[in-house]
Amino acid sequence: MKKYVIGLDYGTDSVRAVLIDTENGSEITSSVSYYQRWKEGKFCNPSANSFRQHPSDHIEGLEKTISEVVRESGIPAEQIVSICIDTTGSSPLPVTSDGTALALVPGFEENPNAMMVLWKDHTAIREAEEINTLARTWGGEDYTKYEGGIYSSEWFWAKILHISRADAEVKNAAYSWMEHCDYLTFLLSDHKDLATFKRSRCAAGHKAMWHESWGGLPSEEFLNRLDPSLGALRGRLYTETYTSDEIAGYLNEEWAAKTGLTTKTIITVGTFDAHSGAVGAKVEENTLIRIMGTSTCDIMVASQEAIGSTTVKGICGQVDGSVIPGLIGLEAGQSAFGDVLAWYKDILMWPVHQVMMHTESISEEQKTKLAEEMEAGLIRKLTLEAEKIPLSDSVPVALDWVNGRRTPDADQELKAAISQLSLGIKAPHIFKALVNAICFGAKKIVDRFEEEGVKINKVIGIGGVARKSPFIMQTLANVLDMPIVVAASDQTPALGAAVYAAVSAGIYPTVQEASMKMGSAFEAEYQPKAEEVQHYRELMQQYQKLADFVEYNTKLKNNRKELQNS
Ligand SMILES: Nc1ncnc2c1ncn2[C@@H]1O[C@H](COP(=O)(O)OP(=O)(O)O)[C@@H](O)[C@H]1O
Ligand SMILES: O=C(CO)[C@@H](O)[C@@H](O)COP(=O)(O)O
Repeated sequence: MKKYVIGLDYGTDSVRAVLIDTENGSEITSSVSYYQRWKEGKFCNPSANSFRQHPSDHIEGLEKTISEVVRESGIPAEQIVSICIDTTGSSPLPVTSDGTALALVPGFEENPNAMMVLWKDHTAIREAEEINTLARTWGGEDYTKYEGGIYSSEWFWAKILHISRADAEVKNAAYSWMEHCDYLTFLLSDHKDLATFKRSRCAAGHKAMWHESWGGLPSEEFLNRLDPSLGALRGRLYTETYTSDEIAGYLNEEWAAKTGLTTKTIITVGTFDAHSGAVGAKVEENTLIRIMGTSTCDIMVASQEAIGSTTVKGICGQVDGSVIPGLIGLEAGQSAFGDVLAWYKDILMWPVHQVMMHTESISEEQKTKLAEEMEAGLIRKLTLEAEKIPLSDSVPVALDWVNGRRTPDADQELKAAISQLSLGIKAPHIFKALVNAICFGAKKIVDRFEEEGVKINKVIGIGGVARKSPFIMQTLANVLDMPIVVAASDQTPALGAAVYAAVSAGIYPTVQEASMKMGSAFEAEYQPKAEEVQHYRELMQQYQKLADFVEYNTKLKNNRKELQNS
């Protein structure tokens, strides 16, 4: 009997499900669902960097996408043997003692603090700083050791601490907190005991400072010093964590009925999108997988022997089994990548929305059509024009930190900058400067891995930008001075989740073997152009000078603020 699996990938704006043939990884059907409330901008405050998502958006998407891929495939339910879910992270949400999302409890339906705190929410900068200071000074274990030495406001404890302080009602009503990937896996599973439910090693290790060497999560004493509510929460979280080749449970009756599947379907331990993306792109040692979309995640795997006792500084952690069981998974990334270009597009679209939309000489229908066409074609046109700018033309120097800096050395307070503007600079010059900036940000990550002894022989690009922009990929190959191949699959993270599902179902003995058989093919290769590599090396020095200047001044400003407050 042929066997099939389902991989689900919860991204920033939408969830997609793919139904995959386990023999060769081919996609039988797929389905996408956009988060409705999120699309309407509900529960967010971008100017305060507050990004929350209502769990109903995710639950509606879960039912729609799974039932659609099952129905449209026509494959009998008994042959669909396993499901695995990946999500963004760290994206935690408060839950009640039976694992219900707090935002589904009467009285909390409209409260953003009771919702899922999306990875890119930066409301917890102060709390992250507090965690860093305590970890370095309290005299006990430095729990940030395997998190690159710096805890980020994008992560689990900082977010919970922030919300617990900002909203006493949520603090008191929340029995526990779950990462998004664990919550959704729990929702599907028949295993309904929160205390023993198998939590993701990937999420716990990279974002919650879980490490075997200190007995799991940070000690109660450490957490109590941050806030007694965190100390109390520790005992209501978990002690063990599990890799995504393990079974978390079986599909429960409610969700079997909703999706058209059977209660024999395995529910695999959940994981993060970037890590499953790496598996979907056939990750192996000394290969850097770059998931290039809104943000980037840079994923590598290394054996314990190769890593030795090194703790790679300034990255988002090194975790045993977070990508492939038995290997150390390393994660780095940029808080904004495609988002830098999306930001610039929004700036350019301002007069369209604010001026053109209010002129009376054009009909409403024409206005909407024009705005939609511009919105859809702007980045493409800017790319075409930026490509034509000769290397000898001077372009501005820009930084990529519009959403802070994730790595190397997390600092979400940093802001971007553009320098060397003159009257001759046109929109495509600035676009080109921003493309250079995101590629230089990537080079800083590659350099950090190599400085710390993690050798990179190969770069694989996956995600929207890797597939949509040959211009960015060629610039990146020139900046890194390395060839880059691009995975052909549109749904590499979902495919990676399907790989995990196939292993938990016993179809393959290891994630490595399944990844090589089921992982994506490659569609394009970008070679560095020798004559351009030197040019980008020189530009990179200007990027570095601007980066040093901005970082120095940000620190100076913060020190002054601290002095004034003390
Ligand atoms: N032609 C393009 N060139 C460069 N960037 C693009 C292009 N089209 C879209 N983008 C960027 O891709 C990002 C979305 O990437 P995608 O991988 O589709 O989404 P996500 O990161 O949410 O999974 C957006 O930030 C957008 O600015
Ligand atoms: O940070 C992680 C994983 O650790 C990602 O979930 C986060 O960057 C979001 O990724 P996307 O931009 O949705 O691809």
